[in-house]
Amino acid sequence: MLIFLIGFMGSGKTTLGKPLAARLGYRFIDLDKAIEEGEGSTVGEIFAVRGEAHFRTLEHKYLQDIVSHGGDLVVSTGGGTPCFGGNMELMNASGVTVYFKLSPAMLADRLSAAKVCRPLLAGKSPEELLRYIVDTLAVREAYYGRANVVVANPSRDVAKLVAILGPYLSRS
Ligand SMILES: Nc1ncnc2c1ncn2[C@@H]1O[C@H](COP(=O)(O)OP(=O)(O)OP(=O)(O)O)[C@@H](O)[C@H]1O
Ligand SMILES: O=C(O)C1=C[C@@H](O)[C@@H](O)[C@H](O)C1
Ligand SMILES: [Mg+2]
Repeated sequence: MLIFLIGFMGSGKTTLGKPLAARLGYRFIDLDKAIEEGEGSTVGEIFAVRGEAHFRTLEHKYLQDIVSHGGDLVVSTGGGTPCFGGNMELMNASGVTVYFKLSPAMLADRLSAAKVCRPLLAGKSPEELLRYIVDTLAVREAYYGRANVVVANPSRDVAKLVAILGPYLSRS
């Protein structure tokens, strides 16, 4: 069974994916990290040197590769993954998609501390950051909203997440 964690930058996909996988006895893959390891460059470097379109091509290729191998796996996707290249359809056809839904204000709070690592947020003032999140989320909700499961404000206590996902896991 493949479980895909989706949601905006800062929603906690990477942070919660690893303990969720451990709890379920599944393998864990962070898509951004898989791309970085496979390409030998950081996401920031790929954006800077080759541009976002190239990153999206890589992101789709690495996702297809993960799907083709299958298995019991939690995949923490990148914030933009569902919104490009038919990736949302691919994930919904191959496993369970779980949307971590947070308000723009909560995302801005989390991201203002760490925005240097995220090329799409680099150099933004707090006001610009919040505006970017509101505007981008408005577009991305159309993709995120197609998830099989929506989890509002996911807690660090992954037992809660396991309980929410239980009915979906027993179907496999
Ligand atoms: N449930 C939570 N409660 C409080 N803070 C959290 C929670 N989950 C994650 N965080 C914090 O929010 C920040 C962003 O989390 P994380 O890197 O996991 O997001 P992400 O969804 O993987 O983002 P990206 O799409 O950019 O990869 C981190 O500083 C993390 O410690
Ligand atoms: O929201 C996005 O478009 C992104 C999120 C990150 O996980 C990375 O995949 C990259 O920084 C782009
Ligand atoms: Mg992440």
